Amino acid sequence: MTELHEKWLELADVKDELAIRDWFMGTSGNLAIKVADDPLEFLVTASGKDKKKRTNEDFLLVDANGQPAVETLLKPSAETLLHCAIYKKTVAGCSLHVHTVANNVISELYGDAGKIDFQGQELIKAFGLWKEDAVLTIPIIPNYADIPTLTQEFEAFITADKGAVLIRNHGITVWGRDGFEAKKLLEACEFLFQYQLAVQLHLK
Ligand SMILES: CSCCC(=O)C(=O)COP(=O)(O)O
Ligand SMILES: [Zn+2]
Repeated sequence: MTELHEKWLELADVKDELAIRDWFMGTSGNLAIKVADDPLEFLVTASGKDKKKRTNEDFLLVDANGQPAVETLLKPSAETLLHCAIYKKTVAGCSLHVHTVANNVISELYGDAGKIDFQGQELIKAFGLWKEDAVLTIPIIPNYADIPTLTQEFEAFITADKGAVLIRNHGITVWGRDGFEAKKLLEACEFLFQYQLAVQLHLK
């Protein structure tokens, strides 16, 4: 099996698992997996597809600028530049972006603060934070319609090889070593967001 084929299957499996959770509502979301470092090439979801379906046209190979690396009629995700920024600044191998109700509500509730902090929560260990007083901070950036502007804002928060950034009233992007780690971070974030919303509801 070629490296490209292996990565394709890895990303397709992640996509199927996220689809089971119904995290691609209204064709939202995009996923990427690195295939080569030098020159940078990665697979990214084709734009506007129903990501709940598994087809031979789900992904296309793009270069460091997010342009197709091979001739294709497929259009890369509209948000490919965000994935480019991650692979340029880190050694991450996979990046995932989904829209969920919980991540959108949290992004709106904490958007003015520009971040949400989690402390004393077991699941922050997914991010490698094992100390009792550790704090997981997830930045929240404005949802600029212009993707290069959004990417510029986003880039400032790519400070480690794994991480997460919320885009206000839009969704979350996470990145990690490979599909397994990126999916783990996405699930941990969703758990933390749902927990936070449940607590706030309970306190009312
Ligand atoms: C209908 S979802 C709006 C665009 C978006 O935010 C998204 O995640 C999906 O865009 P893509 O081009 O990757 O399909
Ligand atoms: Zn999106």
